Amino acid sequence: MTQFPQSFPGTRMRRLRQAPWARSLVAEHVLTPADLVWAVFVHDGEGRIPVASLPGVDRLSVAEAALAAKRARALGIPAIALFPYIGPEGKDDEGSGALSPDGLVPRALKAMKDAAPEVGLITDVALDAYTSHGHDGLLDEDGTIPNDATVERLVEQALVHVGAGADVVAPSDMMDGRIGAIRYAFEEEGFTNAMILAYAAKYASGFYGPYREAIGSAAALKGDKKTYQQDPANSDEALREVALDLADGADMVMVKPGLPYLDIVHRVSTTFGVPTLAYQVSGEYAQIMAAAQNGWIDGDRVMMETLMSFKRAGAAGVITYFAERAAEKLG
Ligand SMILES: NCc1[nH]cc(CCC(=O)O)c1CC(=O)O
Ligand SMILES: [Mg+2]
Repeated sequence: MTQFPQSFPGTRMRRLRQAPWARSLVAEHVLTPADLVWAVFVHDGEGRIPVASLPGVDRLSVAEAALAAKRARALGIPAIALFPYIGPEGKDDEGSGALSPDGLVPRALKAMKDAAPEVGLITDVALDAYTSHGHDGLLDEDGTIPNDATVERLVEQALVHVGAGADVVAPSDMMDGRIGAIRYAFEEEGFTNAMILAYAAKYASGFYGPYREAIGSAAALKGDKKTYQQDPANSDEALREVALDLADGADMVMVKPGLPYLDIVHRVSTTFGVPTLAYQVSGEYAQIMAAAQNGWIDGDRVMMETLMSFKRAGAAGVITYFAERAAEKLG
């Protein structure tokens, strides 16, 4: 005897969607300002300088960065990730500006800590803003990026950052072994509470385009970063990268870019159960803003939808250029 399906009409999925109160009662995930890390560019001049390819994003002077820290505190944004714009005069082959204790980043860190000590400060550990060739490491004459010599530099850079007040260093360079080397140096130097957020799974991506304009490395970059950043074809490889960085002393891991790599965010967070952050990178922001400016999508709505998607995928937090705007809306 054939039977009618048992589920309908007993089960009508739409019942729970009929009113805002019901939808909010059964919502599986929430997004709050506490999920956001605000990505901020700093420059060594006065005032704010717009970044053309990132509408609504400015490079901030040190004084403006201090105000941004207060703004983050007021909005309930827990942390700011700092990225420096370094002009051609501040770059050299070895990226030596990255090691200067009174460089732009250390000065910004001090000003921001003074202004709002409650806000976590995260720094980018990599040489690309400071090298005349735009690579995250040193560059040998034959065109290779030497791993171990680069790691020595990164350790020094990380020590400069924590010495100036960084709470978290975030190595974004994808050299092998740098997490362990930095962790060892931190223990040796007494920075036992300094956190490391490893850009563990970072892909060689076209979505970094606007960022390279913002930090002034686009014109400088010679070649590409495919010998150190991951191939977008790979997923298992990300789990190996994460496992290594955790074993070496990372406190949190990052997946980058964000939205095109939500599968990686999900695999990493479910496999390891460690705080996994996603970076909604510059090209993702630019895509949304460009479409919104053309009136093709509702920018604020898509912003919120993408940020919620990261939570749904298992991210503990999202580094995003939308942080201030999203936190304002979340109120
Ligand atoms: N140290 C490199 C770094 N740190 C953050 C970003 C990109 C962030 C973005 O696109 O928003 C990059 C770019 C790169 O690897 O070339
Ligand atoms: Mg690695």
